[in-house]
This record gives sequence, structure tokens and C-alpha cells, in this order.
Amino acid sequence: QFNIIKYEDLKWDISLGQGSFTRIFKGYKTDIHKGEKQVTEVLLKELDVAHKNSWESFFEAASLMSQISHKHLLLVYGISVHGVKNIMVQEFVKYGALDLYLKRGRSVSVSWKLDVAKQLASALSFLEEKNIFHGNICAKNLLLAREGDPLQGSSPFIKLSDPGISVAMLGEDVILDRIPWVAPEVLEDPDNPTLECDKWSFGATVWEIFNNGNAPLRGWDLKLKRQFYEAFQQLPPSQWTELAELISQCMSYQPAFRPSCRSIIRQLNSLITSDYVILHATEPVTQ
Ligand SMILES: Nc1cnc(-c2cc(N)nc3[nH]ccc23)cn1
Repeated sequence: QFNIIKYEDLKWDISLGQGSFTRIFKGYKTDIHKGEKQVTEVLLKELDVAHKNSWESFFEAASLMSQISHKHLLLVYGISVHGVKNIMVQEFVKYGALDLYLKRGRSVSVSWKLDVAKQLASALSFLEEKNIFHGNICAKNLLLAREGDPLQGSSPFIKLSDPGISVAMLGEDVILDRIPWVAPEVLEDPDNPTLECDKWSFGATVWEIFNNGNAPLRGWDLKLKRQFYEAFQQLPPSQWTELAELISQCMSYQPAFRPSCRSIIRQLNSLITSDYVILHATEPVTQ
């Protein structure tokens, strides 16, 4: 499914923190290309030894991402196994996770945010075409490859990261903690996720982007999060009615009511041309 990278061809640099069940590092991989030594900057994702038994799922996520290639999907170079260590080698994306980037108070324009939403929608549409379920769409898994400069009008560029360990392998508490990104039906039946589930997550991610990286239901405990679904609640709507409409369509409790990717892209295009964008060119960052 994907190439095995020799451990000795990898070099670890600084630690960049940890995800759920993983530790991530900046690193380098060395290849011999036409007799030339070539060093590439990479992201090394080590699976925690404690979760060793879910390494298949960890690598399954990687192989899914390496079987297909799309400009807005993260490139996975391969995997490396060294003793008890399972390592996924990914392309290094310069500006890291979008949620942290937005939280750091970068004031970005409404059209910047719509651009990112559209890029995510095109990645989603590509996955839908290939009938591939992602399962972990959220701003934390959107990596910023290019900041885009409002003055020069160059737009941002994002890459959707790998889904990590599949939702079917996660404990119920981990799934509950992913409310409101995880679709309600996944809680009922985590073993049979559908493409519609990714559309729900898309809605929650767009909500996050327009709330400057602040997580929805931040700080809610698992009981409250579960009640959010049991009471069929919705996230607080944006003042921008058309945007709120798109988010609530994606986050409809009836999977069949969620819009097709084509419809999502069409609605985003009409948002991009709406006068709201011009009026709110650079919204003051409300922290
Ligand atoms: N595939 C990936 C994933 N994360 C990064 C990354 C980049 C950065 N500048 N700071 C970071 N801090 C944490 C992660 C990260 C890069 N590439």
C-alpha cells in the first residue's frame, strides 16, 4: 500500500507536541536520488507505544491518504517501524494546524476564511468521488501551507491531514469528546460511518473557522456534550444568515438532508460573491 522508509534514513528534530495517541516531531528524511543525497523536511508522527495495538488503524489512515493524491490532501511519504516504534512520515506543512493559527490572533478576512472553506469542500468532494470516508475533519486537521497575503491578495492554501486512528477503534469517551465534529449517527453506530458523516464535520469545521479557531462547545463535559445531541441542538448561528444556513444544512441530524458536495461548493461560491464579504473585508478579531 505505501512505501516503507528505513529508520536510519530519518532524523528527528524538534518536538512539535502531541495529537491523540501520537507524538509529533519535525524531522528529515534522506533519499538517494540519482546517486545524489537528497534531504526532505518531514513531519514524524509516532504512535504512542500504549496504543501499539491500533497500529493497523494508524497505518490504514496513512495508506488511505497515500493511495490517492490531491492538492488539498496531505502527502504521506510512508511509514517506518523500529522496534516498538511505529512512525508515519508526512510532508511538513509550514504553518501547522489552522485552529492554532487562527487562535494566535491572526486577523484574517472573511474572504480568506471562505477560501479555506472552499478548499476543504473540494478535498471533501474528491474523497466523495473516491467513496472514501475521512472521519476526522476539524480545524486541527487542516494544515496551512501558505498564509496568503491580504495586501497582495494571494490566498491561503490548506491541506487536510490524515484521519488518525479510525473512529471505530476509539473508545466511546473519545468519540463523545469529538462532539460536535463527529456526526450524531456515528455515536449510534461507530462501525458503519458514511460519507454523510464527513459533511456534518465539515459544517462544524466551517463554524470553527468563522469563530477564529475557537472550538464549539469548548470546555463542555462529556455529559453535556451527549445532551447536546440528545436534544437535537445546533451550534450558535453566525450573524451571516447565508453562512449559518449552510452550516445548519451540513449539520442536519438527518444524514440524507445534508447537501451534496456540489451544493456545498455552489453555496460557498455564492457566499464569496455576496456583498457581506466586501462589507466585512477584515472583521476585527473578537477573542
Ligand atoms: N503535517 C504537518 C503537521 N504539523 C505541522 C506543524 C507545523 C508547524 N509549523 N508547527 C507545528 N506545530 C505542531 C505541528 C506543526 C507540519 N506538518
